[in-house]
Amino acid sequence: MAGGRDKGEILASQALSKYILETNAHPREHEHLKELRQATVQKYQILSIMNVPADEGQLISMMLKLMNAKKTIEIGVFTGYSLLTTALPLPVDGKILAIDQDKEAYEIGLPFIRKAGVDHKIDFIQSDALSFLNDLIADGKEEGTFDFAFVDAKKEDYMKYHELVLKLVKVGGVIGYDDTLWFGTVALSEADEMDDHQRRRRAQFREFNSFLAKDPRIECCLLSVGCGLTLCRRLMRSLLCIMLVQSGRVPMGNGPQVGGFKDLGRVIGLLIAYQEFRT
Ligand SMILES: C[S@@+](CC[C@H](N)C(=O)[O-])C[C@H]1O[C@@H](n2cnc3c(N)ncnc32)[C@H](O)[C@@H]1O
Repeated sequence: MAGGRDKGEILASQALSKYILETNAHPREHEHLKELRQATVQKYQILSIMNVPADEGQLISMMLKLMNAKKTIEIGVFTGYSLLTTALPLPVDGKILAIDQDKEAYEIGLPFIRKAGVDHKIDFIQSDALSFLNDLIADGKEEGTFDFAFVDAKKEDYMKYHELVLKLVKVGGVIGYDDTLWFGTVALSEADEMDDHQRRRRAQFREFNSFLAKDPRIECCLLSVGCGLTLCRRLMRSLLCIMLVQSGRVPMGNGPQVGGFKDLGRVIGLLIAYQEFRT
């Protein structure tokens, strides 16, 4: 079911998952999101699990409102559940750049996006995501201009998307990476039974999650909603600060932790890091 729990099964109890959806997410779901979800099921049956579930959508929607987000980019649209979820809370003059190589799937959701009266906020680009992002950055006009980026396209390319999208979101802006717990497989061991596809994805997401956890350019959290959602907030970091964090001379974290420094270089590093962690 699109927007249903089949996508993730992250929570150990299916009954609890069902309870969350039935008690809160589905009753509160916007009527056109519900229709889009149902149209996706009708057209794509099992593939409809590609959409984010309704509770993940609620989280994204609330976050966008709290951030006063106005300009966003979405990489991987499918029928547009997460796109409509994003378009609804943006202001009337909000803008979303939405990229997917598959226009046919987008057109399944488009009538519901139009009914919701938010299609004017969306600029859909049919393209391979990586080549489009590279061109966008080469153009130079859009760097550091997006409040939010939602990444849900080719899983093998997440690491490459990260480097590009980090340039596109503004300092303080947020990037959401979908599916980062990959059906819970990230917690399985090598010896556990999995098909080749799951094994490959498990390895990719384990590598990606470990990378993000150490990336000094962002503050991030990995949430067990849907199939896993990682939210990253871009920090203002100088090259010097990044080098100091990577060399272990200043601590990683969401705020400075003073202590244990021995030399002037470290004191200066801590002062720079302190200023930058506050951004
Ligand atoms: C999981 S679905 C996106 C679902 C959507 N975010 C939602 O929650 O409703 C992934 C989408 O990424 C698109 N995609 C996969 N690889 C891509 C690529 N290299 N470039 C552009 N789009 C790609 C697929 O066509 C598919 O529509």
